[in-house]
Order: sequence, then C-alpha cells, then structure tokens
Amino acid sequence: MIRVEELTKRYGRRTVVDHLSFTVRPGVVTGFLGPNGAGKSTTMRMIVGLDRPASGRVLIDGRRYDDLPDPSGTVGALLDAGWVRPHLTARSHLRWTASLAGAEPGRVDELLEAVGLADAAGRRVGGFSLGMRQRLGIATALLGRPRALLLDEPMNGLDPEGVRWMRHLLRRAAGESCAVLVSSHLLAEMALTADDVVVIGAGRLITQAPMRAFVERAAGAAVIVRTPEASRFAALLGRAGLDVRDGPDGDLRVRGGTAARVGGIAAAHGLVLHELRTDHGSLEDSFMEMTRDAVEYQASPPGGRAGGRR
Ligand SMILES: Nc1ncnc2c1ncn2[C@@H]1O[C@H](COP(=O)(O)OP(=O)(O)OP(=O)(O)O)[C@@H](O)[C@H]1O
Repeated sequence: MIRVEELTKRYGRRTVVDHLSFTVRPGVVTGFLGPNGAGKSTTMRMIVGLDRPASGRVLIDGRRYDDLPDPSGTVGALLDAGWVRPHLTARSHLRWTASLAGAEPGRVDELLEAVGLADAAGRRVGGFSLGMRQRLGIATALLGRPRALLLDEPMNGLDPEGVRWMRHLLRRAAGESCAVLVSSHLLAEMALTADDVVVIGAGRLITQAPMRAFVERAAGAAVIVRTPEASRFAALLGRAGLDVRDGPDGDLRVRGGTAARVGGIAAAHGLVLHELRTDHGSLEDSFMEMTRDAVEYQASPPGGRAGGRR
C-alpha cells in the first residue's frame, strides 16, 4: 500500500504538487492521469525519495522510503527509460543492478526472457530502441520482486504487441497483490488496464475513484438516436423534459432518460428510428471533462495559432 499524504513540491516560487493525497492499494492497478505538467512524474519521484517534498509525506507499507529495510523488495520503479548506461549489455546492466539490489543472479535471465529481451541480452543498451529500453526498465523494476510498482509512461515506445504485453504484466502484478501505480496518456489503454484512477491537474487532486465510477460519473450515459425526422423528434424529446443535443454526424445525443423511454416516445408518435443505443461514455470523455480547467498547455484549434500557452 502506498499512501501519499498532503504532498507538496515547489520549484522556486511555483507550486507544482499541491497538498496531494491519494492511496495505491495492493491488488489493483491505479492509473495516474493528468494533463502535461500536472505533476505526475514529480509525485512519482517523491514517492521513491528522488525528490524531496516541501511538506507532506509518502508511506509505503507504513514506512517512509528511506526507512524501508528492503527498498528494492518493496518498490520497483520505472521512471525514466533514458537512464541506462549505454556501454553495458542488457544482461550486464541487469546483473549489476541485481547485485546492488541483492537479487538472486538467476533472476536476470528469467526476467530477460519475461520481458522479451532474451535474444538481445548480449547487445549494448546504447543501441536499443525506446521500446527495448522500456522493456529493460521493467525488468529492472521487477528484479527485487517488489510489492509495489511505480511506472511512469511505461507504454511509451512500445509496439501494439508490447502495449498488450504491458497490460497483462500490470494485471498479473496486481493479481499477485502488488500495488501498481502507472501513469499514461494512452487513455483507451488505461481504461482496459486500470481498476482505479487518480486524476490530478496543476498539482492538485481532481479525483480518486474506481475507473467505472469515474467514467460514468463524469461523462454520464447518453442515448444515441438516429432518425430521418431528427428535428421533429428533438422537439418531442425536449417537450418530454429530456436534454437533446445534435451529435457529430446527424444523430441526436439524449440525456436524462433511458433508451427504453426514448424508444417509447418514438413509438408513441409513429417515428421511424434507424439507431437507438446507450453510450456509457469513455475515459477520454471523462478525463477531458474533469481536467478542462487544469489544462496548462493547449494548442489552438486547427487553423488557429498552434502550440500556444493559455
Ligand atoms: N527540475 C525541475 N525544475 C523546475 N521545474 C520542474 C522540474 N521538474 C518538473 N518541473 C515542473 O513541474 C511541473 C510538473 O512536471 P511533471 O514532469 O511532474 O509533470 P507530468 O504530469 O509528469 O507531465 P507530463 O505528462 O508532461 O510528463 C511542470 O510544470 C514542470 O515544468
């Protein structure tokens, strides 16, 4: 279990993490989400003692990182895939790290196999692609069989097979009671992988919630309906007290009533429907909705000034 308590970090006069509290439970994957610059990496670095907070604390299995009797058996972290020493081979890098961490030497070949690098074990890490470095970083994080895993953008650079492999790896770690905290901007992937979400913006907690509750609460279910008589039907639905908006391609998005109710209104007025379904919303919709006010770096719409900062 990782408990982040009122964590605050300042760089100069800027507060980049602001009284942030959340928990990462064992046995679940917690997705750590937030717009660019929200403070995710800084928080992860503070969890493993690489950055000092101005105030607040992090407890891992009840202790501060510096007080852990067996740090590498407690927390494994992949925070920056660029840190590896380029002249080492993958195997010698892992052997060196295993000796520092006190991990059994047999674990090195087992992990090279597990992360798909067995064939590249004798190659220098300097020539590795980003995805290969991520795989090596994962192997390094797993060396001590940790009870908590922290992974900052682990899917970066992975091909589709690698992304799927990562999903299974994270799920398996959680299945073995590991507390897993993973940041990613790949929201569709996070929706498949994470059980809980912690969403932050501008260094502050926006919400911590089970994934399903977060998606449904923020986006809200909508009934999507398609009919050749869209404007007549929109007026009828409006009169019935439902909230009706035009969808992107001629459909109607109806909130405030079930598909059964919408279908019933259509039948009562003899309207032909070509489509009637419920859209439960997506993690992306919820994320956009919840972080709208906390987005710091935002591009202009196409045709406008690009890459501007609000
Ligand atoms: N060493 C540093 N010195 C000064 N400012 C820093 C430093 N490291 C991070 N920051 C600032 O802290 C803020 C949070 O950065 P951080 O990298 O934690 O965000 P993030 O949520 O991980 O972003 P991204 O999704 O873009 O990776 C940013 O405004 C960043 O510029």
